[in-house]
Amino acid sequence: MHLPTLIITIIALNLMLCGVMLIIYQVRRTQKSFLTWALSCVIFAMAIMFSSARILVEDQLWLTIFVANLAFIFAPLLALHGLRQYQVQGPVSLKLVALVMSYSALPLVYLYTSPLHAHTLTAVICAAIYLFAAAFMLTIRQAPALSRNVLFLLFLLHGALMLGMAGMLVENLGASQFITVQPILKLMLITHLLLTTGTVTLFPVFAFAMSERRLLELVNFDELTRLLNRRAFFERASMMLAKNRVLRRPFCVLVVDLDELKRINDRYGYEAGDACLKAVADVIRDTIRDQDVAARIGGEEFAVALSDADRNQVELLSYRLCQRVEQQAFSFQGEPIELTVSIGGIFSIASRRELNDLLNAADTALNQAKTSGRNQFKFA
Ligand SMILES: Nc1nc2c(ncn2[C@@H]2O[C@H](COP(=O)(O)OP(=O)(O)OP(=O)(O)O)[C@@H](O)[C@H]2O)c(=O)[nH]1
Repeated sequence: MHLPTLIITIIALNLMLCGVMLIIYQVRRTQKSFLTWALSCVIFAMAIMFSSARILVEDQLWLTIFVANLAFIFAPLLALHGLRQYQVQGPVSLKLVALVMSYSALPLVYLYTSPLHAHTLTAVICAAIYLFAAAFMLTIRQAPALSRNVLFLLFLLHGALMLGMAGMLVENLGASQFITVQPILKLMLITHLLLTTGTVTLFPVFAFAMSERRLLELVNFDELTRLLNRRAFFERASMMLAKNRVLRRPFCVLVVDLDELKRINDRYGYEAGDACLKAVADVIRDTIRDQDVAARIGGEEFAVALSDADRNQVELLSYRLCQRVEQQAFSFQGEPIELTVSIGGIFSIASRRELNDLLNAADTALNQAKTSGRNQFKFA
């Protein structure tokens, strides 16, 4: 493609992307990142316009070199700031942006009459920003792996490209017509423009993938214990039950209840009670097998659905659960608290009983365990 046509296309694309970000921001007013990314697109388009204006206004170096280079640095900085805003989900300090901009502006003021030096400095600063952004992507642990890794690779590639560009510019510091002398530099410049536009295009995808994951967590998981919630338990355990029924495999449900939570709450406070529930959830998580499904289905009540386990295995697991909860040295704010659980369970092989029905039967067995003195398990 002819270079001027490509440049006009990239400017148009960035302005369109800015429009898309603004539309998303209209819908999601709480997400300031989209506004920041919109601004980043406009600044990038402006940077291209100003630097291309050199063909028309040769003597306006303060605009075509100084302002253009500052804008080339400002655009990726804003993009990175938007990513930080998205991750933190709240106000993010503009210190980093202000710092990089002021440290870039000072030398660029001296260098703007010497375009090659100014471009080299800009390329080095941009390389640092992209490499920093790549490292930053690795810290966003809660992001879905695919979109995070793609953005990481793009930033890394971009950082390497800018370093390569800086290297080539340094080699040409003596030449006056470097652009025409070095077609490879032109290619690098085009790749830079395309990479920037491509990366920003991915931001909304990345943002929505992260929101989707967060929403799924809220819908399926219990905030306090990080186990599944009641709704997700019914969904997954019902599927497990239906599959086991078809395959005529044993299916078992356990209801695990923390003993005397009311007394703990009354004596040590509600926060201590919460910590006890978390401790029991951790024991459950560490004791069950990978294929089992555990959830917090009520205030102090947990449920475990076990697939393909015989009665001996389930009794051993129930015994271990009681033993591990009782034997863990649990304390809250230095105060030791004795914890025990009672367990009710029921087996089912190829029976037509629904999950709710099985849970009710397990609950009846749990009541027997409670009335028989707690810290034990009973089966229906
Ligand atoms: N800390 C805390 N307490 C909770 C939570 N959900 C329910 N509870 C409390 O759990 C207590 C349950 O009381 P009960 O049903 O009498 O049961 P219990 O005191 O555990 O006694 P048993 O089950 O008979 O051993 C109530 O005091 C609830 O307020 C929670 O999320 N956190």
